[in-house]
Amino acid sequence: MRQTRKAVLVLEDGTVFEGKSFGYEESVAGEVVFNTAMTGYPESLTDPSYEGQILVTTYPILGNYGVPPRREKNDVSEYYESEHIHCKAIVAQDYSWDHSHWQADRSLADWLKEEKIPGIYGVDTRALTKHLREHGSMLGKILVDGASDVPYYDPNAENLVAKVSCRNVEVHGEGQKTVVLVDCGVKHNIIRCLTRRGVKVIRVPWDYDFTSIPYDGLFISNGPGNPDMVVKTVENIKKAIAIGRPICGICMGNQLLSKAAGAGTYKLRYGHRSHNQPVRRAGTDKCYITSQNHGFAVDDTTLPQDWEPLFINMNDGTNEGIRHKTKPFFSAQFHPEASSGPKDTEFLFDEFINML
Ligand SMILES: NC(=O)CC[C@H](N)C(=O)O
Repeated sequence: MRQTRKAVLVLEDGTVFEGKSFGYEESVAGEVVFNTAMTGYPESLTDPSYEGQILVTTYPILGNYGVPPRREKNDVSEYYESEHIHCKAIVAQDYSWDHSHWQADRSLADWLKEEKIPGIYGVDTRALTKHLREHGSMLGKILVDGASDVPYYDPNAENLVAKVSCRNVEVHGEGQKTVVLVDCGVKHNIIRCLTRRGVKVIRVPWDYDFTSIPYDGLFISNGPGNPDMVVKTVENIKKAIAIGRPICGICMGNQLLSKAAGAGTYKLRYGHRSHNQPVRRAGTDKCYITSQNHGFAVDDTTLPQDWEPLFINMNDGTNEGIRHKTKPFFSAQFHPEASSGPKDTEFLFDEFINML
């Protein structure tokens, strides 16, 4: 028998789930959210949009394919979505102590310990997910036996984008056309998807006034937390709307473009985090299966007259993207860059590049 310390997940409503620790042995607090994808834990753990969150995975086994090596290719990580793990902790039904995959160079447990991130298994994640679905995402903490208690922590009360954005202007790739990428906590596959299409990407911090840079198109990345906190980016996007050159946004980018257009956002009860979210393209019968990770949504009813919904979620009817009726501005709430998840909507990068 493997020696593991007991650990519990305590929700802010007092519900307790008992389990065992397999990661770093420390107590942590954050917002508890669930993801129903079957694979992709290396990508999810390093996705900056999970900053401050305790990630519950409903697929019953975690760790069975280990972790790929940390390697860089063309200035971005080859297999990860950022430089380090962003989740506060990860919760699983079962942890596989044996892993096997041709790319794996260590176990998930080793990686979590290395990055000081707790992991807990032996939790009935389906019961936990049902609870979160009924009562909504809530704050929670993982208390590892022997480690001291911690207070609850609400990540949505602070500007997480400022925490995860790059500090300096960086250039990726080369090409005739220049895309300014506002880094709100960008997933590296967005950079890969852009540079692969032969454009020069100038990646700027979230609050950088990029209007001084001559650019052909503006890209607004994904990012963690509450879009209401990201006021400075919205101010700069308003200037870009007035400039009129093509704009595209993903996830937080959809929310910030909507805000710059004059629309509002709100918090969903438990968010969309999975690989199988169906979205319909407005005005068509075309439906796409998409990868998603968001807790907030754009309120369609607040979109001004010259804007319209571009995609609609087929499960709950919420907004999944917007576009300007006459100008080259559009965005998606889901992840066309996938990583992880289906790549069916990667063509949206082509639509953007063709506008430049
Ligand atoms: N992946 C993202 O960009 C998420 C956007 C925002 N933090 C949300 O949860 O809705």
